[in-house]
Amino acid sequence: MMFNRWHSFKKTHEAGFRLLNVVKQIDRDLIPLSLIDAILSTAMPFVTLVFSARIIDKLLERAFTEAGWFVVWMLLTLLVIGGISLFIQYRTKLSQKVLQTGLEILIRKKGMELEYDIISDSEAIRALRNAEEAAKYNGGLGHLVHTYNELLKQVLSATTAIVFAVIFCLTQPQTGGTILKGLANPFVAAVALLAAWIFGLQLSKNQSVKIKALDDQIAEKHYIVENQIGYWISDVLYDTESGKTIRVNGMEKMIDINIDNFMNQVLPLYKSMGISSGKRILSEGIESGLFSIVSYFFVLVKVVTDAVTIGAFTQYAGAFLQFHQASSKMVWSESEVNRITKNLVPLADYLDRTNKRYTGTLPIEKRTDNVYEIEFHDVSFRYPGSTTDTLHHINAKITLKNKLAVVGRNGAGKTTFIKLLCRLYDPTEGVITLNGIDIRKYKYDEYLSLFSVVFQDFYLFSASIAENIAISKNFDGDKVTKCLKKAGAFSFVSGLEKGYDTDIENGTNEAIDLSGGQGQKISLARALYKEAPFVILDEPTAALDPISEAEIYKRFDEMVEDKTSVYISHRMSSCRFCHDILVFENGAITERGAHDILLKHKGVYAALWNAQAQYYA
Ligand SMILES: Nc1ncnc2c1ncn2[C@@H]1O[C@H](COP(=O)(O)OP(=O)(O)OP(=O)(O)O)[C@@H](O)[C@H]1O
Repeated sequence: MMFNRWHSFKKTHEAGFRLLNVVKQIDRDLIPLSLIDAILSTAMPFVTLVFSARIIDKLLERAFTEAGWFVVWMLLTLLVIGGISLFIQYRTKLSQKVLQTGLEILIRKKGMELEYDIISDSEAIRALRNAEEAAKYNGGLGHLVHTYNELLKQVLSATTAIVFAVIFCLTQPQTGGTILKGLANPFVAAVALLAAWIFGLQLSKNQSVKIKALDDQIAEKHYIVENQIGYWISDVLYDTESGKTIRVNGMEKMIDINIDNFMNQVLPLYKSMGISSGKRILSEGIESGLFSIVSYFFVLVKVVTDAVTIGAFTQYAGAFLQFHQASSKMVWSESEVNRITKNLVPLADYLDRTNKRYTGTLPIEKRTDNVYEIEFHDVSFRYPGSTTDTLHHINAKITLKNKLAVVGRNGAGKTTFIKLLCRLYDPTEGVITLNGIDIRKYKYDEYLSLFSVVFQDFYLFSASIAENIAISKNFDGDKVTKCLKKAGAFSFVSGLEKGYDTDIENGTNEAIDLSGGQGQKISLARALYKEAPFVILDEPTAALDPISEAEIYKRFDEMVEDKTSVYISHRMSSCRFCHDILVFENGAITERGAHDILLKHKGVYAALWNAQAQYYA
């Protein structure tokens, strides 16, 4: 039992300290300031108690001048401590407010550093999202710092009060009869106070355990419900894309029902939250009353038996009160730290995740002649969590300056092949080499710099067209124009009032919302701007009208120049301008060669070609 409690205590604070470490990364000063605040705040009531005792004693002795000086010293000390403490509290409150934003930035930055397969692990992302939601519900890291600050104040306060209690218990009665003297005996007072404290603690602990369990349930339900409401209210209702689907399908009723449903779950939770806090206040009151009666009784006995002065009455009674308040709050703060850490620990887990694959150290040889060759050697691949391989024994060389087309039916594995090429994933079996060396041995960033990629689901950011192309605030305007021309986007961009400085979808009135085809052309220009030796185009013309598509085909040679290109498309006509064609079928390469040869072969390629050829006729 004792061991279990120790184990859970250790686990809670190990997690708590990991989270405080995250706080340190966001704001280095917050924890030291909270420490100073805890020490100063603890000192204040004890300073008052000690000075008050001296003042009362001096007043009783009618030594008014000395009493006056004690008052002056007390006020000065309180003024200095209080002033510093107020300043620190103001500063820590401000920091606690920005912690949430700091945390969100830290999480997003981590997301960018982590390997693609880690951030696309749906389990990890779900845990992270729940933790983020829990963080919002609990007040986040700011609340953790605050609770630790409270806990430290309570530990310091209780420890100081124990010192007072020991001194109090050790005082010896000077007068009184046998019973009074017996009651004022150091041992009797110590045992009675300890017994009252333990009894009270037990009483409040039982309440705390019940309330904590209730609070846990509420917290858990609350953030799950918040998450769901967040989905319907923000993700669905605020999204212009889903707005179309909602209207066309008349989904308003379904959304209303979902929102009502969630509200019905949330409101009873708030009610039970109110009841649980009420119970807590009541139990604390009973406990405090009990302990106060016992401690006042014994302090009175000590005063009556002349063990302590009358002035010391306030000092010791006050110290016991401090002890009692601190120890009962400590139970609460401890369980609160436990609750917060449990909810927030997935955040620390996520931030502690390290890359396992991006560990290569070899630099990429810089070559002006672009002599880079990539080869797949018996590569098989299975997606994490999947039970079957998506790619089977792929052997393929991507030769220098080759224009390679990759074709195949939906789900044949073409995009997966590109993902492996760009190291978004690593092969489950086999190796991929660059100029004969396993690509895992190269520095990841340098390896990636070899590729310009346009994925089917291209993404444009809320920034100007030029910044989207250069992926930088600093861009070469002439080069942007050249790439826009090559990608067939120049005419529409130059027609805009602000040209390539026009902002894309950033929520302001001046931003423009591009059509799918216009966006695709901008993403093509982006790939060209990078000037990497490999140009990978995954369905780059899917959103283009037939004329724009024909333009791209016509200028394909000019676009990719002397680079090596890999072109994935369902438009079979695009294979005509590629030297070499790879045909994927069920995750394997079943055919490879030039257009004419593959047509004669009468295999999958010929079938795909013929299926479209009838529309060209
Ligand atoms: N992240 C993933 N986890 C598990 N399976 C996946 C994942 N991504 C893709 N797949 C599966 O891998 C297979 C190959 O998909 P891939 O996207 O490579 O095909 P594709 O040939 O590019 O198809 P399309 O022509 O439709 O774009 C599909 O069965 C797909 O469902």
